[in-house]
Amino acid sequence: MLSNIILQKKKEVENLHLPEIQQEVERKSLFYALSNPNRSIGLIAEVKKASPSKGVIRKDFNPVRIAIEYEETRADAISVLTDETFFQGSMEYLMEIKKTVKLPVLRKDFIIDAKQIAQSERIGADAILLIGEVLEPVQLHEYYCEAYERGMESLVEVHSRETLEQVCKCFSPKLLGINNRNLKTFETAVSHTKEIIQDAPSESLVVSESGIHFPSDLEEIQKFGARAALIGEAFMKVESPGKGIKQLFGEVPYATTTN
Ligand SMILES: O=P(O)(O)OC[C@@H](O)[C@@H](O)c1c[nH]c2ccccc12
Repeated sequence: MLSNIILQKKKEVENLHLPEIQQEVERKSLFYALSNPNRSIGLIAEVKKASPSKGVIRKDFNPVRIAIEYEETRADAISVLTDETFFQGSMEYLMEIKKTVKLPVLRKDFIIDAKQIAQSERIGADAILLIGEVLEPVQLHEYYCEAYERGMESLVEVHSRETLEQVCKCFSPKLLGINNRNLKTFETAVSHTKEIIQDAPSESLVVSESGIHFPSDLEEIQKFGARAALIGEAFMKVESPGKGIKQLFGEVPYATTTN
């Protein structure tokens, strides 16, 4: 699946035209937000309509409304899928959300070309995702620096210990995402975080990503040493995503909030 996505991305990048520079936006630091979280663990709440493994997750999808709810419910940052083909996301969503909320906004896409970094800057992203399984370490580090020069941070995502080892031979990312999804089977297990975090550089702030559905998952990843969680589906499935946050953090019981 990942190789299909990358093939499609290559086609898209060939036809990429940079959008006009938007009104200057004020960049927010994702690292700062996650270092000073509103709860005992940092939260990046994701705006996600669909995924290749689940299809459409949320039919009634109003991205700006969802982002406002996330902000009102004190998420620390917002992730916005901008990939159209596989996740039904859009750069427009990110632009609108960035104009509306004050939280740092992460652009969630498959970055394979420097043009996409310039594009991310122009649409107003505060941070971008760089995937260890997609980019060679040297290239990844180049993009990491390029993003930084353009005023954006990078969340460096890995799916395995092997990838983390390769990346760390090159540099230590400030923000390290450990994806709990197995790239081959598409299954998620928070135990991935436990396994991979052992090799994480001590200076990296670790974000546990994907498959976090219950308060017990949150407790576990925290116990493993993750300092933030990236969560989409669990919130998208609840009629009010803000209530989804409260449920997951045990601030309201599940029974009263499900429809
Ligand atoms: O919806 P979930 O299982 O809570 O996962 C969110 C996020 O981790 C996931 O969307 C994701 C992680 N890395 C990615 C890379 C590309 C697209 C999507 C992703």
